[in-house]
Amino acid sequence: MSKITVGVLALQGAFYEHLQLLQKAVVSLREAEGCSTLEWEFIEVRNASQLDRCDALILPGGESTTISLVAASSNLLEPLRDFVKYVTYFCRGRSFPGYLLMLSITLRRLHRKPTWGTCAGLILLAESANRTKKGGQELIGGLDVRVNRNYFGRQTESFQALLDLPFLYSLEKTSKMQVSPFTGIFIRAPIVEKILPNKEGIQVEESQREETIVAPSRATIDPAFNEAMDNHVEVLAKLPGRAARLSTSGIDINAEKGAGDIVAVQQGNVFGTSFHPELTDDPRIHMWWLHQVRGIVERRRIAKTIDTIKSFRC
Ligand SMILES: NC(=O)CC[C@H](N)C(=O)O
Repeated sequence: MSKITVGVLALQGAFYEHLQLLQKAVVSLREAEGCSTLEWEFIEVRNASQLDRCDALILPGGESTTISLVAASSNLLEPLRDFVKYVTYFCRGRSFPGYLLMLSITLRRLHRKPTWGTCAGLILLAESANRTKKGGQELIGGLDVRVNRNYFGRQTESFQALLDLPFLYSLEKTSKMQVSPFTGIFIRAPIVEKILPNKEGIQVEESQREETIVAPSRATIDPAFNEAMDNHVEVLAKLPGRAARLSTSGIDINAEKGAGDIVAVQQGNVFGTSFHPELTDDPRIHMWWLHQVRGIVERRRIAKTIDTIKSFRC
């Protein structure tokens, strides 16, 4: 199989740390599963042509306002939205019985390539973000969630917490690794405050809220690609403990808050964590994600080949 290219958006923030941990994850995957390091290529992404080469992308932690401003001034916002949310158009040839070879242009809604955002990256991937000045920053979108920026307070209120990440249990099977809690590093971290309905167009109700910004454009939902366009946001991890903290300070808590704050979600091929795995030396989430990326890319390459063969068949 030809190489899989994974990009890390390198405009600001912890992109170097992601690249280091990706390398480490590949070594661990190779030891566990015998897959070759030659299969992967990791690149820094600063412009549209580098993005074009990527099969998958990481948006690192950092400062989401800065990342979005730099992306806008580098003309990268729309290419990023294309990459994460929708649509690649391509021509396919069609031959008809007889001699006529016609090229028909078929619009295919194929992409929504695998993308992972950590912390600021999660904010950028949200369809809605609050505690943000209108016009202050732009979102890429792709995850039907509302994030609360800086939910845990200022930089000085950053903290670490041991997280139980059930999605990593699959590593026990694929890589025969023992799954112990993961050290979540939260630095001015967001949380997922609300799972939003999946619908076409922008999140209109969100756009009417105070201090809330929404991503500007959304994919048309096409059931033909339901793997990529999965309309279901899955909660992958929660941070417990807040409920206990609040109850000891005499504050009433409701059942929803008591269940913990959402710190990892996935919707189709788009994945977000509000903490920073890239600031640890633990490659397990990178391993898990690369494993998913490999599956998606392999399936798509096979589907594309079959499609090409079919379209040229008499
Ligand atoms: N560590 C981080 O990535 C912080 C993100 C920050 N809350 C923001 O708005 O961008």
